[in-house]
Amino acid sequence: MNRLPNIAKQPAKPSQRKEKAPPEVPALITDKERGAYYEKGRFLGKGGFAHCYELTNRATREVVAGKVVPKTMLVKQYQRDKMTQEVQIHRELSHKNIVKLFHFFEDSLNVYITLELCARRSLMELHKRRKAVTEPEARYFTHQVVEGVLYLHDLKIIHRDMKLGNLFLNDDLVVKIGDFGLATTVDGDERKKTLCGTPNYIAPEVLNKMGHSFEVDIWAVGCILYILLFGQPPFESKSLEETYSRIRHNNYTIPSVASQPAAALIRKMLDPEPTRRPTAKQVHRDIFFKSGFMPTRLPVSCLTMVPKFAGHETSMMEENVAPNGVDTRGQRPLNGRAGLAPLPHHMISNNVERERAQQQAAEATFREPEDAYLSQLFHQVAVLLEQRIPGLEEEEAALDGYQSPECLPIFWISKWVDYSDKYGIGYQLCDNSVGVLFNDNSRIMLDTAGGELTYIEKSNKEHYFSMHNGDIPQTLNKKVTLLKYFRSYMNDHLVKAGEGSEQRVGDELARLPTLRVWFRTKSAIVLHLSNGTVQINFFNDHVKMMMCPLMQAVTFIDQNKRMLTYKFSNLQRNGCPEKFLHRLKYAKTMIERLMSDASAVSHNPPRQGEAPRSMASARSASAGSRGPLHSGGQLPQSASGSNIHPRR
Ligand SMILES: Nc1ncnc2c1ncn2[C@@H]1O[C@H](COP(=O)(O)OP(=O)(O)OP(=O)(O)O)[C@@H](O)[C@H]1O
Repeated sequence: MNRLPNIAKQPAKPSQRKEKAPPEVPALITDKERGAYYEKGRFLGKGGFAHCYELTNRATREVVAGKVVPKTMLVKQYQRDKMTQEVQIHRELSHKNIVKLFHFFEDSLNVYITLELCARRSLMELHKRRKAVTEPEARYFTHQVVEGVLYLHDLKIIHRDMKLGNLFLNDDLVVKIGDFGLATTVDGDERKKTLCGTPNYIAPEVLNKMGHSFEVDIWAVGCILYILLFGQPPFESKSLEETYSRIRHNNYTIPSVASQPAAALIRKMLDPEPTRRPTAKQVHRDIFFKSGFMPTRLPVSCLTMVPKFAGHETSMMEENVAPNGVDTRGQRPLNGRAGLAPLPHHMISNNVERERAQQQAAEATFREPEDAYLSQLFHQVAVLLEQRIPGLEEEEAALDGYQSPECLPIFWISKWVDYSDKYGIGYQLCDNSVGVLFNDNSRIMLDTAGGELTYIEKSNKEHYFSMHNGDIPQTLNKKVTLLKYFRSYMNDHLVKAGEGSEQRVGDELARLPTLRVWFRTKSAIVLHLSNGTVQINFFNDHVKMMMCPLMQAVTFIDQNKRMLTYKFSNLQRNGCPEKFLHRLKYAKTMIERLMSDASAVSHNPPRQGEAPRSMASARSASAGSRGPLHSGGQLPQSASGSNIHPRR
């Protein structure tokens, strides 16, 4: 375990307000000119200037993103000019890969800009959760970015601040270029001399003040493709000075794992000589985008889990297949697709591509730490608790300014049923997919639409089946039946969830996070998902907490069902209400226990039919409770949870 810095504890003091006060925003915002009214909804995030909220048009019920800039932030002429310039360029644009700017208006307090809602945040959050993505995903995202840039450059507009955080994602994971704060238009061969503000992926000609033009966006796209493929920026270093020096000397290396077309395109875009860089049109036509599989659509799960791409017909080891007590001898071997599921034929052109995509996804999965980030999370929470954390009033902590809603987990457990007395624990994720962690430590998962089944052996080997093809092996029958039983139980007995929704293109690529380890204590159930999220549901007051080591953040769902998301660093800086602080202390102990339970399971796997230690401890903690699926489903209070349907 990592050693912690030895920082003396000091008593926490009530805080002075640390965050800039959020703008005063009326609950009903009026656009007088158009006679439109918007209801203020959930807080989406804040930038240097703006706070952003979901706004619902009262007449049409259309939901948009509303950027709110208080007039107090626009007192200086240059501030007003910047905003006018941004809006003037942005409002004229109309393209599927550009955030649509609808309207621009003001009231006595604020200036408002209504924008196309990008509810899945930006490629920055994807990067934090996933680090390097697979090449098909990088192709998918970059191709859309380039389509947007091509459109802008055709209109003689340079964006000048292309970065992951300005590449927004809508619910269908379509990329939308946003934030035109540094954008400018170009006349003929004009080379721009000045640039207010520092673009993130700054090109050498900007650093050297040599005059710049469209090529700076291509340079930035080169940086973006590099980060997507290799998980870090090409010129990153410990200091800004060193980074600038590396940019000036074109000092970067392309990891050997890169495919030849990917490496070649990056080299072309990161050419130190701007005139040698390809134009947006040339990038758009580059062989990289045709050299392998490019999905037409990606599932939401790829924001946190590496997708599955290609297929292999393999058989599963029989000893790992059967539910407890079922004799597998004499039954036909499983013909699941181990590792990666097949693609529809229209999506792949040959086996080599499929093999490459599969190989890459398998390697990415392999690189995930064996403990699914538990020790990282433990370290983060321990470091936080070692520091002096100022106190903060609960109501103040609920103010938007303290929140980081972009760190909200993509998945959490919304319902669970503990039937570990006999079979295991069943659970539903917030997207209505369902899973079971069986007592033999195998796992099964069915997606929201009920079409894609994943079976994970206790050795972690994954197999994928379609519920519609009739290819589910007999040896899995009992587990599939139990899964369906759990599913209908959760739908019938706990807060009603919608029926399975339509299967969408791209969903066949989804790999959902699964429950990895769990236990119950007298006061809470503790659940660890394979994507690193640790969730604790407290029984007495129904408060829930979800901690994410990759976003380094915690979300509390309080008694009023409010979702409150804090970065650990912000809790340390701004303070933490006592009510949450003592839960973080409890969480630290629970994470430690998850670590020891998980290692007990993996180092000393249970024999067939024997509960792993984590399960055994769960059972002893809930001693006396009967299995919830037992005799008609009479459910003891503590054995299930219909948890999370929060107000957001
Ligand atoms: N179209 C949108 N849909 C959903 N959320 C959005 C949208 N635009 C912005 N946001 C959210 O609002 C936050 C603030 O927006 P943005 O970063 O554009 O503000 P800003 O003050 O102009 O930023 P900057 O400091 O980068 O200039 C973003 O981090 C993002 O989480």
